[in-house]
Amino acid sequence: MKLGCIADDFTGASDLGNMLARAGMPTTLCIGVPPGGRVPDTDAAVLALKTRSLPVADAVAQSLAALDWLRAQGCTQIYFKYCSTFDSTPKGNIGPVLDALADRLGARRAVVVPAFPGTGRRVFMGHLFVNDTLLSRSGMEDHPLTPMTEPDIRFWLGLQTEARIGHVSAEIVRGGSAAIRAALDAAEAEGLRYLVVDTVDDRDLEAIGAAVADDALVSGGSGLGLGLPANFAAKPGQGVPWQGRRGRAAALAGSCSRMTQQQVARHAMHAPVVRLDPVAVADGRQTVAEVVEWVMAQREDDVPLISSTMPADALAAVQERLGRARSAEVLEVFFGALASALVARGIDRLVVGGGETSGAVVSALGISTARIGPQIAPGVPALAPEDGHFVCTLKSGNFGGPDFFGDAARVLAGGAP
Ligand SMILES: Nc1ncnc2c1ncn2[C@@H]1O[C@H](COP(=O)(O)OP(=O)(O)OP(=O)(O)O)[C@@H](O)[C@H]1O
Ligand SMILES: O=C(O)[C@@H](O)C(=O)CO
Repeated sequence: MKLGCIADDFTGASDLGNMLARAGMPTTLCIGVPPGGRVPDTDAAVLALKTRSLPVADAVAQSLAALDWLRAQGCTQIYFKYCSTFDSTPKGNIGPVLDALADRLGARRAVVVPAFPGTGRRVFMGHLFVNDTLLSRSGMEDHPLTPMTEPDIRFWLGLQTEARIGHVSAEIVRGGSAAIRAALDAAEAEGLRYLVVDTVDDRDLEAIGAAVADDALVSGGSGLGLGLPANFAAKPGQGVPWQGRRGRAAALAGSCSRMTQQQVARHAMHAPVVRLDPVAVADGRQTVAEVVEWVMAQREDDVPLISSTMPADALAAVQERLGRARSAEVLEVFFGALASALVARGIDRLVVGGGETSGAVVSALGISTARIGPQIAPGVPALAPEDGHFVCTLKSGNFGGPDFFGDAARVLAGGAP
């Protein structure tokens, strides 16, 4: 194995797996460190952790365990994957995990490249934009767990680490990989450890990827995954074999992102939807058993959707009542139990929206590795768990087109992307 990736959430991991596989690098998605010493027979492995919102010490310990396993498999480069919207709090977990990985690897520098211009995430002058809006006005400022109220990545990362942070400007990036590498070398010589690299075009990702070919540690969103496979002699465009599964489908949406809100509203126009009330779930008035029966009572060709998605004002009211952490936990436990019950009842296709939510679902289902199938939407592949009798997809909150839930169910059944 050559490239070892540690992703801080599950949808992010499948996003990165999708990027690497499409760039021609055979890749396995592993849910945590594979049990029983099993080693995937691929050039890259993406270890999906659920560390984005854990206490710092737990996130660091899990990331280091993943690092040790990947190094034992012979990986020559480690890629710490976080969200393209840099989801974190002033305490972490991006800074502390980077520190721990860099220390253990003896890495004197690591690039910080959250951007993915093709999906509207750009970094310019060190500031992160979502489409034409600064991160802090993009809706991410209302995120239930990691509200992103600051767009300057240098500043935000600086709150999370003692290390010195530098910047590689768009002007240098335009000069190509040799110029970028020279800037990184110079910054490292000055004692700057983390280098936020401006990225305004997907071609920048290729140049940055080439510039960091010899770096032991790199970090970023999935976009950087465009630039790295070429360093490992990958051959793009080979396509991914996929048959899919027909049979019953169900969709679970636990993201409150603007995109998911739109997708849920669109799906509700033509498909059955149950809205979860977090307070009723917490009180036991809305139960997994009743939702399972509701799903099974729908027509077989429908894609019933169970959603906790709500707009920012309603979310704030729920968090006021239950507390931020408790409301999130109640829903994650619910979605995990629901997914297990649905699979036990023979659901063939499972569509999940939201990174934390996906983490809860995949953990509850006990999936350990998954084969990466065709892309449903940029950043969202179909997945075939190796030990399951179903297929699934894990969608980042902000990803997918307006009809994502229907599109996903179709591709999972073997239809055209
Ligand atoms: N109605 C709600 N009230 C309170 N918390 C909620 C509600 N709906 C969802 N949540 C919680 O908010 C969190 C949403 O995070 P999740 O990672 O699933 O979505 P996301 O952040 O939009 O997706 P991504 O991380 O992929 O961008 C989860 O912990 C979920 O349980
Ligand atoms: O980078 C992204 O935006 C996604 O892969 C993700 O991590 C969202 O959870």
